[in-house]
Amino acid sequence: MYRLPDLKKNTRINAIAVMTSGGDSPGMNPAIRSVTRAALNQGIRVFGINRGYSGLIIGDFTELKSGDVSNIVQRGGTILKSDRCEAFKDPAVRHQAGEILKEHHIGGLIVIGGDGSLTGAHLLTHETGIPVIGLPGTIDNDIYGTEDTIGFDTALNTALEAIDKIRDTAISHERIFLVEVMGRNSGHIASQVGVACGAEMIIVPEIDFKLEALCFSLASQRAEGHGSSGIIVVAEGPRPGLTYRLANQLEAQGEKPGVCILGHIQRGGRPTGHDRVLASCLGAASVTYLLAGFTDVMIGMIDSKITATPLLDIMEKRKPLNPQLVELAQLLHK
Ligand SMILES: Nc1ncnc2c1ncn2[C@@H]1O[C@H](COP(=O)(O)OP(=O)(O)OP(=O)(O)O)[C@@H](O)[C@H]1O
Ligand SMILES: O=P(O)(O)OC[C@H]1O[C@](O)(CO)[C@@H](O)[C@@H]1O
Ligand SMILES: [Mg+2]
Repeated sequence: MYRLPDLKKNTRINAIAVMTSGGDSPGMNPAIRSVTRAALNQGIRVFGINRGYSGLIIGDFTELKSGDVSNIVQRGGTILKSDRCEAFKDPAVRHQAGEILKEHHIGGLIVIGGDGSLTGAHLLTHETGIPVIGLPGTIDNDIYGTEDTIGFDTALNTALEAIDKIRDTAISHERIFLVEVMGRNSGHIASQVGVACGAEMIIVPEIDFKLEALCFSLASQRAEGHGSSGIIVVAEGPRPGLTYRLANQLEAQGEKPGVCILGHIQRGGRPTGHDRVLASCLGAASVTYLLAGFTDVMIGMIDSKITATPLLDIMEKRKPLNPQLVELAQLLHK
């Protein structure tokens, strides 16, 4: 049961802005819809900022009415577009962004994005005094202060759909496949995808991995008559090319692995029901918190309860990976 916050309005905000930033994630649209309609229902004007911080620093705003967010709850991507904006790392540029928001009489900003976007959000409110609330929108699920990020569940299911198909080929041809999933420096996608697809092994940046162990595991699998097909889920990790390097090393050991890099397929598509509900709850809650006078926090969900975590914590604390999932996958495939 999701419980929404019961906070009283405590500000005189008349207009807010909302933007999406970083990699797009399925569920950003339901979040935009929820923010927009929750604010409009309270008589607050809403401005959509196009293309994340790139749009903010040039004042690329569009006023959103209720009809502008109709029929988007089921759509992947983001109607506001997204971007990575290097210039926003410059304090002078953030000062300019603050001035633009003030010129437009924006009383608060809601930033939907990943850890990088929320870092920018913290610096913006800290340096300019504009109230800012963050929402966790990224497929990577690498954000402290929320169990799931908006988009993670859809990415997980998209990856699974693809891997289930790859497994058909792996079984038919008795081959090992290395399947690379996204996640940047974290293995949250890989660990959950790995358990859910019945992977023979999961390789994540958080846990040391030895090629010899992988070769040994493949050899003993064969010796035990478990067949010679299998799926190894590899988190992309911080250095590009890991999966191909592993494949080359395995080939040198006499294996003939197939490689599949799932790539951006994981970022698109209709958000799952879980992501739509999460985005809708967090979107509405972010407006409640903003109007109640909160700033510099991210609204997340832990144990089905809405939480507000200081953005500074989001920047400084790393969400731990559950190593038991990686061990469980290895235990269950035997
Ligand atoms: N240290 C920082 N200072 C100011 N702004 C930042 C900082 N880090 C990131 N940003 C802003 O946030 C944008 C998005 O950051 P980043 O590319 O890390 O993606 P993200 O928000 O973590 O999302 P995802 O990981 O899902 O792609 C950056 O392009 C930049 O505009
Ligand atoms: O689409 P881009 O800019 O290459 O970014 C890819 C990165 O973005 C993400 O999809 C989301 O953060 C990561 O998993 C991946 O490393
Ligand atoms: Mg990120």
